[in-house]
Amino acid sequence: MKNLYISNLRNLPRRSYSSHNDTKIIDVSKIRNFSIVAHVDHGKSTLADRLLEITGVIKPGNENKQVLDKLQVERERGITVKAVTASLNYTYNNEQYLLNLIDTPGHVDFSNEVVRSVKACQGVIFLVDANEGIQAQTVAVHSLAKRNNLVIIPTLNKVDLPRANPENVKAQLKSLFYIEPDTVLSISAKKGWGVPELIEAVISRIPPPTVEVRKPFRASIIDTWHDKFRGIMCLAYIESGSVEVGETVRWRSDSKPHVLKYLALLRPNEEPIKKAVAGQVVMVGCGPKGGGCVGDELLSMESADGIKVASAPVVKHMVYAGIFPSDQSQHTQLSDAIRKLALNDSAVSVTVDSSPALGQGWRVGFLGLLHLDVFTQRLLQEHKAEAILTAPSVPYKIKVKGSKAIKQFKGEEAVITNPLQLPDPQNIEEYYEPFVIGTIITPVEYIGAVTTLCVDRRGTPLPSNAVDDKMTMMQFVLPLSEVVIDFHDTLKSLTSGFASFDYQDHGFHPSALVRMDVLINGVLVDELTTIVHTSRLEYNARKLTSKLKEMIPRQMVQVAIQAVVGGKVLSRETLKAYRKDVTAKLYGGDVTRRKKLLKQQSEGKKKMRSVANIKIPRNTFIDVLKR
Ligand SMILES: Nc1nc2c(ncn2[C@@H]2O[C@H](COP(=O)(O)OP(=O)(O)OP(=O)(O)O)[C@@H](O)[C@H]2O)c(=O)[nH]1
Repeated sequence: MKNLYISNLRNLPRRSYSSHNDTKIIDVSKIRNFSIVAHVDHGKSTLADRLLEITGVIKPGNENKQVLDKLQVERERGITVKAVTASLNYTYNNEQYLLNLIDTPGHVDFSNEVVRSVKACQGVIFLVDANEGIQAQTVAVHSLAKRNNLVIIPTLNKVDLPRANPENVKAQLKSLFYIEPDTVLSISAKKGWGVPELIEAVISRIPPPTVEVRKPFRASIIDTWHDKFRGIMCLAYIESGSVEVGETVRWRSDSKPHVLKYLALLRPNEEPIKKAVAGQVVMVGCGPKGGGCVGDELLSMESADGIKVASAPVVKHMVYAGIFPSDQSQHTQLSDAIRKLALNDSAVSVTVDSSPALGQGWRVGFLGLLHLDVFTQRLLQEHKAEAILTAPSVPYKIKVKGSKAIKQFKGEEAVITNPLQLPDPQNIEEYYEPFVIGTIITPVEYIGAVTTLCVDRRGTPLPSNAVDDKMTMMQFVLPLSEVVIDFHDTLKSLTSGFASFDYQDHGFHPSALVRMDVLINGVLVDELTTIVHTSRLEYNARKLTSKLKEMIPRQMVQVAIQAVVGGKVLSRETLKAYRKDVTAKLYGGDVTRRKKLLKQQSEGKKKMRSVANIKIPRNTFIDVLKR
C-alpha cells in the first residue's frame, strides 16, 4: 500500500504554496481530507479528541471531553449534530502533513451532514465498536463511502473493553463487506491505543485530493453559519486554484463582486491565514453583505464559469411540522431565529404557513423527529426563541380530479406536507404514502419479536442476511409514518437495546388514507389533524383521545375530546372539570355572596367552553402520537 502511495505522489504537481501565516510550506500532496464515519456511539468524537491531542491542538488528559461537540444541545444529549472540521498538522517521516478531519454525526436524522462532509473527502476512517460489532448504521455509512468511491480504513474501536471481540467483528466485516481481516486496524480511542498507527494509515492509504492547482480559484460551500459581527461564514472546499485575503471573488449564483474578508483554517478554532490553495478545507467570509449558501461556489473573477443558481444538495424530508410563535408579537423574532438557524442547518426546508388558530408561522421539513427536536431546542438555546409545534406529519402524495382541484394544486399530483391542506375526498383519485426500506441488525433470539413489530407496523419482509452466528440483518419495506415517531424506541425496548435500525427512502406507493381531525369542546385543533391509514382508524382514534385525556391537565370546565373522520365521531373522551372552591374563603352562612361567586364561576366556565380555551401543554402534539 505504501509503495502505491509513493508512486501516486510522484505523479502529482510538486508546486508548493505558503498557506500559513508562519510561512510553513504546504504541498497539495501533503493534504489528506478524511472523515470518521460510524454507527452512533461507536466513538467518533472520542477518536477526534485523540487526534487533536496527538497533533498538539489540545493537551492530553481529556478522556471525556469531545472537543468538537461544541453546541449546547450536543453536550446535553451526548450526540453530534453538526459535522465539524479540524485542520491538523502532523509530521510523519520528517514531512509535514495537513490533515483535514471532518467529525460527522452518527444518528440517521443527521445523515445529511455526513453526505455533505464526504464530498470534500478522499477517504474515511470506518469505525466499528469491537464490542457491539456491526450495527444498522455501520451498513449505511459503509455503502455511502462506497458510493462516493472513498478509501475505507476499517478500524475497530474500544478494544480496551474486556468484552471486546475483535476477531469476531473482523469476521463480520469480511462476511458483510468483504473486508480482509489483515487490513483492519484496532484502536482504543479512549486510551489512545493504536491512534498513531491509524494516522499513518490515513497518510499512506488515503490519496491527496485530486485538484487543479493551476486553474482559476473555485471553491464549493459545504457548510454555513451566522456570525453576529461578520455575517455569513462558510466552510469551503477549494477545488481549484488559490485565493488570498483581499482578493475580489464572486458567487457562482451571482455576478456581483465581493472582497474576500476572512480566510482561516479551523483547528478547530479559527486560525487566520493569508492564502489557501486547492485541496484545502477553509473558512471563508465576505462580510455582513457577502452572502453564501450551501451548494453555491465561490469563484475568482477570471473564472469563465457562467452564472448558475446554487443547487443545495437534494434533501428528502421525512417529517413536516408547523412552527408558530407562541404569540404573534414574537413573529419577527422567531422569523429571524429560524432564518439564522436554517443557515447552519441546510437540511431543513422552510415555507410560510398560516393557521386560523395559530396565526402566521412556518411549515418546516426535517429529516426525522430527533432533527425536529434538536432544531427547536437550538432555536431556544442559541436564539432564545420559543415556538409552538404542530403534530409532525410525513409528506403524502395525492392524485386530484376535477378541474378546480387540478387548478388549485397546479397539476394532477400534489405533495401534501400539512394534513390540513388535504382537499375534499371527492376530489382525490388516489392517495400515496411514503415507504422506506428499514434495516435492522439484531441478535437472532429477537427475530420473532422484530418480525411481529414490523408486521404490526404494516411492514413487508425482504430476505435477511446472517451477520454471524449470533446476529442477523433483517430488512422490511415499511410505511414511513409507522417508523418515524417511535419505532426506534419500541425496537430498542423489545430487544433489550441490542437491535439497531436505519432506513432509506423507498418512494411513494398507493395507500388507503383518510384525514382524521380532533375536536376539543367541538372546536377543531389544527395542530392535531393527521392523515391515517384506514386499517388504523379505530385504533388511532381511541388511542389519541385517551392519550389526550391523560395529557391535558384538568380544567375549570369539562373538556370533550373527539376524534372525527368526515363528520363521524370515532372516539370520545370526557375530561371532568375540577370545581375550584371559590367560596372556600367565606365562612358561615353568607348565602347570597356564595351564590354570586358560584354564578360568576359558571359564567367563566361557559365562556371558556365557548372559545374552547383549553390549556394544552406544548409537548402534547408530539407525545400524543407516540404509542
Ligand atoms: N471503553 C471505551 N469507551 C469508548 C472508546 N471510545 C469511545 N468510548 C465511549 O463511547 C461513548 C460514545 O463515544 P462518542 O465518541 O461520543 O461516540 P460518537 O460515535 O461520536 O457518538 P455520536 O456523535 O452520537 O454519533 C462515550 O461514552 C465514550 O467515552 C474506547 O475506545 N473505549
